[in-house]
Amino acid sequence: MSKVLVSDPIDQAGIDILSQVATVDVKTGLKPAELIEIIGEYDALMIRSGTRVTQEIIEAGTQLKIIGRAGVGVDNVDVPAATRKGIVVVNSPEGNTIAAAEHALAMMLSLSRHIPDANASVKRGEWDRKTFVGAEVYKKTLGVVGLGKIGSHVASVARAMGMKLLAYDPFISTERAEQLGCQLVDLDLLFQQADYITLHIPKTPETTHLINAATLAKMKPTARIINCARGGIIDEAALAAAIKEGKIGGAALDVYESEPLGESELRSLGKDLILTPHLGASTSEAQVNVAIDVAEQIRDVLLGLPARSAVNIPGLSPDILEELKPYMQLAETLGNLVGQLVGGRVETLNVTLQGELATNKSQPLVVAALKGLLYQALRERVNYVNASIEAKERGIRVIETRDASVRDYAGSLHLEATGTLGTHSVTGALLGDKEIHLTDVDGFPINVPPTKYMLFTLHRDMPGIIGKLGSLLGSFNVNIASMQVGRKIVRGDAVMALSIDDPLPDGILDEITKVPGIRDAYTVTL
Ligand SMILES: NC(=O)C1=CN([C@@H]2O[C@H](COP(=O)(O)OP(=O)(O)OC[C@H]3O[C@@H](n4cnc5c(N)ncnc54)[C@H](O)[C@@H]3O)[C@@H](O)[C@H]2O)C=CC1
Ligand SMILES: O=C(O)CCC(=O)C(=O)O
Repeated sequence: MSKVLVSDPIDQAGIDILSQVATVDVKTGLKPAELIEIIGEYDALMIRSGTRVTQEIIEAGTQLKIIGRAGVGVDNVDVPAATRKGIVVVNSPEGNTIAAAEHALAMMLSLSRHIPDANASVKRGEWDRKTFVGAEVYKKTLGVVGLGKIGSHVASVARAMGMKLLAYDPFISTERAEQLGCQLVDLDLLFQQADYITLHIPKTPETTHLINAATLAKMKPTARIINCARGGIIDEAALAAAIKEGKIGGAALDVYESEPLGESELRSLGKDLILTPHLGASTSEAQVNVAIDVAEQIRDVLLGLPARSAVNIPGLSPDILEELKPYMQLAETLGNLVGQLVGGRVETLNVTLQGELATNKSQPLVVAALKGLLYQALRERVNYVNASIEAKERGIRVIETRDASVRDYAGSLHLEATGTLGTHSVTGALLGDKEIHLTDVDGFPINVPPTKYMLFTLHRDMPGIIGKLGSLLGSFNVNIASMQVGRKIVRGDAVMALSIDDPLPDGILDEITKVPGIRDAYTVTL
């Protein structure tokens, strides 16, 4: 049974799903050295933001197949290191969207009405109504930086509260912004005009210290900043100075340059700065959502299925995956088959996506074909994550072609591989949307479902050859399950595809090629 380590607090709903397929150990609060010590035993690691999954931890995780982040941001995981090792990294892109958006909105209102400090003063026995005079958000301008999932929800609610919306997001269309009632503007204008600025962007080299002394100087002296995205987007020293000097109105922070927040000037500031301990995703609803979302993906990957929200498998969004799922197995099987027919080192793989597969969305099928192709060399070490990197490192040239012209099947896949020992091609399609069929081998039409053990011959189409091959296999005690011949012209060249019940015994291939009329024979295990 597989083993999963859960190293941060995760809702029980997730643990229950994992327990269906694995032994689950929940060990929270581990120090990096303790994690390194034990990670080698585990097939999967499930975390929240508390665990930093460094390259060292990934290298020590010799059995790791998947790292699941129960949340959005994967900045606490060394994703490139995981990719190099073929470890899938998954997250829950939407499970905590509402929780984080509502936290940002709560921070905006709390900051405007001094709720945390007013609450504390009443609890101290005071009744001070002067100090806590606030500001309304109605008719004020909210600048949303990052109009993705969380930013969009914040914008929708803020609009309903009567706020005017400006947004900055270089990757969002004007139409999308307009749908949300936002005017897309450049960052400088947003900084100059906004009464409230809310950040909903990832932390990247471009966004690190996006809010700094220079950008703070552009803001209104009454502007209030909310950061429920990532620590480090704001230069905390510059922010503390701006608040102290009255250069901006205040800030509300949920995330910090270093977490947990240690000794910091931020702690000494008064009612114009609100601090929460990274609570954006901390609602019971969000924790159930993200735990289920990520646990299901870990379960699927441990069962050999693809994950729907892998951050290190390009192009594999949940919708696309759902559409392509049946074809992924087809691509992998064809890749494995053509790799074995070619034998030796493959130099070029041509992948032709035909019919309804001739769209950009089908790119993951190329990765699946490579995974199959490399299976003989790498076995379980190759997966959807590292197949492209492994192919590149082996110098395999991959050529993708799309051919939308309608054929016998709605969609089919044609692979042609050239290696040091020659060139072979295979084509396959799905029957009834599910069943994989080989429809062509080396240009000869056939129609057989692939089976675990198969024998292919290239021979002359002439009387008696099938009988001779059958007798030869019989003399080696090989049972034939099914057989089909594909030919283009009568008595020309032909291909025979046989499904056999067991692997071919050693030495029999040489005997087969000695049968008059048989030019080549290939045995494959799929
Ligand atoms: N405080 C908390 O507990 C939580 C924090 N988060 C954080 O919130 C942030 C936003 O999350 P989502 O909305 O789910 O992500 P998302 O991916 O849906 O949206 C991010 C948006 O930022 C935009 N963007 C990227 N680079 C940008 C740049 N340089 N300038 C402006 N816009 C840029 C993208 O185009 C995208 O629209 C992430 O950093 C995430 O880690 C998410 C959940 C909980
Ligand atoms: O796990 C958490 O509570 C943090 C959530 C978060 O920051 C995220 O999902 O990006």
